[in-house]
Amino acid sequence: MKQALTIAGSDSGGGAGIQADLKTMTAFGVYGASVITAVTAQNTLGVQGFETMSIDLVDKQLDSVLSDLNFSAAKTGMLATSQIIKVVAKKVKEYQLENLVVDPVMVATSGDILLAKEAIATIKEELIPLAKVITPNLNEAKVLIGRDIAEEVSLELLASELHKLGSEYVLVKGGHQVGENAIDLLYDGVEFIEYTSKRVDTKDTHGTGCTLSSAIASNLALGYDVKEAVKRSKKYITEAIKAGCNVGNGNNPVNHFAMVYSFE
Ligand SMILES: Nc1ncnc2c1ncn2[C@@H]1O[C@H](COP(=O)(O)OP(=O)(O)O)[C@@H](O)[C@H]1O
Ligand SMILES: Cc1ncc(COP(=O)(O)O)c(N)n1
Repeated sequence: MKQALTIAGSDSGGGAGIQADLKTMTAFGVYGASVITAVTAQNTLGVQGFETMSIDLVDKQLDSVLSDLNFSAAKTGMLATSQIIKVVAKKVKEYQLENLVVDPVMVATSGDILLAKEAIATIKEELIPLAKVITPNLNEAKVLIGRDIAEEVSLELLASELHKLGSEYVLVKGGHQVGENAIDLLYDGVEFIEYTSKRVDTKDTHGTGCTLSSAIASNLALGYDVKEAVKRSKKYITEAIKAGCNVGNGNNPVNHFAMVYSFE
């Protein structure tokens, strides 16, 4: 069985973070393992608090899984602090982890901050250069290249500036743009490829970013190339958003098994 690793934070509400990642990997028939960086007290209404794991425990979790399991891909989500990013980067190099998808999680859908400000430089310098693909949303893309959040910048410009940070591919997600379509743009330094779906008219998008990046890691683990992995993942996230899970009182999570049920 193909194996993938998520290195991310726990969402007690079950819609984002580690929980979304493992559900996504399972939906694709990939064996998912997890290294937990932080535990959030979270639901569909927001993040009520979080604590980070000790550096020693993050280090130990990484050694435990990387010395035993055989990962064909991995993803990072909430990394919270500079020190955690440094440990993760060190282990990625030490174990030569391939097909690394870096989702530079900074803020939850609810607006709560999940990454310390000083850690932005660390993620740029130490982790992004090791990535096969990075998957920032619009705001994360602007923050990473030092632009003002309020500034209008095209997806092409964001992708080409981000590519200079050293990942092999950049996928800028346009979920937060306005318009009838949700457009994501992939760039490998040579060609731009758009992935377009009809925008679903919903506020229930908790976990979309986590789910998309895990889907990409799962498909890379299955042996698809990046373009095909993104295509399959875009289809998966669109169906997951359309189906939704009506479980909470805020921004509800996506339905990770929408496509799996339709196989019946
Ligand atoms: N309302 C929507 N309808 C369809 N697709 C969406 C919608 N919102 C987000 N997406 C898609 O979900 C994925 C996650 O994007 P985005 O919401 O921008 O990231 P994040 O969750 O990191 O903020 C992207 O593929 C994006 O195009
Ligand atoms: C532990 C954790 N990690 C990441 C997110 C981002 O969620 P989203 O996918 O909605 O951007 C979150 N809300 N909680």
